[in-house]
Amino acid sequence: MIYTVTLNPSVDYVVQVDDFQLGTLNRTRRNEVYPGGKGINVSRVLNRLSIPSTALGFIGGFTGQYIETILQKEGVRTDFVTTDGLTRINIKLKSEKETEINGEGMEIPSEKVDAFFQKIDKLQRDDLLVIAGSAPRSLPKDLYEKVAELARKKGVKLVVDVSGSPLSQLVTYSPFFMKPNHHELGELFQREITNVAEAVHCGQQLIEQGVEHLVISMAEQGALYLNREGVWKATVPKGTVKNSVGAGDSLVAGFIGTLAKTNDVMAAFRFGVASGSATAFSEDLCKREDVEALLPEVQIAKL
Ligand SMILES: Nc1ncnc2c1ncn2[C@@H]1O[C@H](COP(=O)(O)OP(=O)(O)OP(=O)(O)O)[C@@H](O)[C@H]1O
Ligand SMILES: O=P(O)(O)OC[C@@]1(O)O[C@H](CO)[C@@H](O)[C@@H]1O
Repeated sequence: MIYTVTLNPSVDYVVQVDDFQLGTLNRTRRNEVYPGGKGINVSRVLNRLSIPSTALGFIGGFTGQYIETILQKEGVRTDFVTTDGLTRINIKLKSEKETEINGEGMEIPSEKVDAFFQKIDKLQRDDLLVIAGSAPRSLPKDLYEKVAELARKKGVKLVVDVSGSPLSQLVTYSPFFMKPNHHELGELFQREITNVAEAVHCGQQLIEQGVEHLVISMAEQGALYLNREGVWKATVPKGTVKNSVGAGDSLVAGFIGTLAKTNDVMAAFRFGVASGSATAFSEDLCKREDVEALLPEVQIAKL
């Protein structure tokens, strides 16, 4: 079974404003609302690929209720801890450029954290636990590590899509799968990654440290897959980007979902990349038919 953890879910308020101006009244041409947060996006995409998962994390207030209602309507299983706070609203402003304003998240009291750990404690050996996105500032700094520690004790496989210091903490738990983008990878190694050779060099160190499957995404510049046997590079399909929010999460879902179904890493890599691009070319997250249509455009070569 696949479980996704979103410690800091969000309602994503996506607004299109033509010629956005700071410091004045702007009016939207289009606005939409989606349940958001990285783990939640992974669960939604898995569901569209007919792969069941359970979404875990903390929700609160009318925004939290909205997320749960939509997920359940779509058929995603949820097992959130409900708090008295209010799930954040993240603004995704589309104008000449994409601008994001993400909330810091709500206060989560310690008894709610205990309730969350009780849910993690129910996972079984060989379950996949996807840890994705930021943590609200109120949570203890070592919370991700504690989740990873419990997962390790239970023989649960970790999938990691976080950035900053949680990434450097979690990498030491030999994740089954990790998907940093090249900026996150650079931050982890405290250097700038400007080309494929540099990305491969850092990626190989992660494989040596015990990461089993690693994808390094580089947006429209392609993606790399590394394991103990080698390094592969995929081209990404060309298209018009409508909304890149959730592209990385879609890659994660496409990869782990296909791997769980077929046990074929190259099929998983191809499907993951096509899923990321299909989301980038859609208003919301990708649909299965859009992903399948892009598969022939993903060319994979061993380096
Ligand atoms: N401009 C683009 N054109 C085609 N595909 C894209 C584009 N941007 C993203 N993608 C697809 O999405 C995948 C993930 O994108 P990216 O490397 O930006 O990850 P990310 O930074 O984790 O994404 P995000 O945080 O926006 O969800 C890429 O590997 C690619 O398949
Ligand atoms: O603030 P975080 O947790 O780092 O990222 C949250 C977020 O930007 O990530 C998702 C896209 O990947 C969005 O649905 C959501 O708003």
